[in-house]
Amino acid sequence: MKNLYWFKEISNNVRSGRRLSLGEYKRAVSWSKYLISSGAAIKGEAEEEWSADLSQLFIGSKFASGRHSRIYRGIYKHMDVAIKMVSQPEEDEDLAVLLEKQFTSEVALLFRLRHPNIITFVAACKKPPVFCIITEYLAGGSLRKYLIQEGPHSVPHKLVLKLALDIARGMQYLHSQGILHRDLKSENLLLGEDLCVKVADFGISCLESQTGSAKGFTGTYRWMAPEMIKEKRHTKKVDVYSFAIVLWEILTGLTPFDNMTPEQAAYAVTHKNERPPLPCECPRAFSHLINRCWSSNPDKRPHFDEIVAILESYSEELEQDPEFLSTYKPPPNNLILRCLPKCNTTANISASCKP
Ligand SMILES: Nc1ncnc2c1ncn2[C@@H]1O[C@H](COP(=O)(O)OP(=O)(O)OP(=O)(O)O)[C@@H](O)[C@H]1O
Repeated sequence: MKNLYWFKEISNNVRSGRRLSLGEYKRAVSWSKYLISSGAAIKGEAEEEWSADLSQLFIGSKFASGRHSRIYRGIYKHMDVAIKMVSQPEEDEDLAVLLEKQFTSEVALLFRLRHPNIITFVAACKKPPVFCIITEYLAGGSLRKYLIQEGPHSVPHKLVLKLALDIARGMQYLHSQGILHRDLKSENLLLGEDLCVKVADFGISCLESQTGSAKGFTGTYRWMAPEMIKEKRHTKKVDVYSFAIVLWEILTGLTPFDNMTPEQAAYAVTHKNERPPLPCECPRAFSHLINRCWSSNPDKRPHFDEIVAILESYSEELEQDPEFLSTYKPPPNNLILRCLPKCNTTANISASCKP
């Protein structure tokens, strides 16, 4: 509480331009000292460009945590921000190396991304043992939290479509930049104003050119494509599989495979080709898309260009006909295949591949 009070005070002062009292100043300085402590910065390619000016950073209360991080609210250069502090475990050297690698890669990727459906990177600080990433603060929290609040089967279909389109557009952009997310799940999707979804948490993302086998991965089994669980070579299509699971989550408000442990879910997906059950009342337009996206053969899964085009056409149709999602009839497979080679751009797909 004290921390929150201090944070509010500081943020008001920063906004109004009032000078800090001695007590406030000492606390703010002590945070900066902590961040600047022990060890010189490790120089990266564009470090000057992304390196945070710590004199402009005010850290408030902790509001969330990840497996190896704590997330604080803060103010940076008059902006509401979230500060992800990644702690370096002293007792586990391998984990420390892995976390540092993830941090460096997350910053390098986030730094080059700019899209309304991708979390906006602000700055970062890499001064061992403290690593932090500063991003815009998204007041709506995670999509997971939202779905739990709303309860099972309660998101209206029009909203399902809007949320799905936001995610698909963010992922289309990410893939157009040659980046695989590899940990797409409702917990890593954050909600901004007007329930705008933004893709976040690029800790295990990588460039398409750098994907090897998925050996040693710490992604989440319930959302993970079978080829990734099997530690095989993988492509952008692993994100398409995870997108199908997220779409299923939005439609049902449930956790995938919640009657199984993550390991049992991984076994069921890879050895029995199981998927979470689609409810009978699931509109065909969604079930058809989900079934394509979580196909066990990655080549049969559509690209995000096509997914965005399909969802955009659903939106248009829904405007004309409120029953569209349920009365929808999937096009014959050969129609999709014939149409695809012509679809170089999203605009083309929208125009020519209406399902
Ligand atoms: N910019 C932000 N605005 C609002 N909430 C955020 C923001 N960043 C993170 N969070 C919250 O913190 C949680 C954890 O963040 P994030 O997934 O980035 O951490 P992580 O250490 O990578 O977690 P994990 O390793 O467990 O996936 C998110 O699910 C979300 O609830």
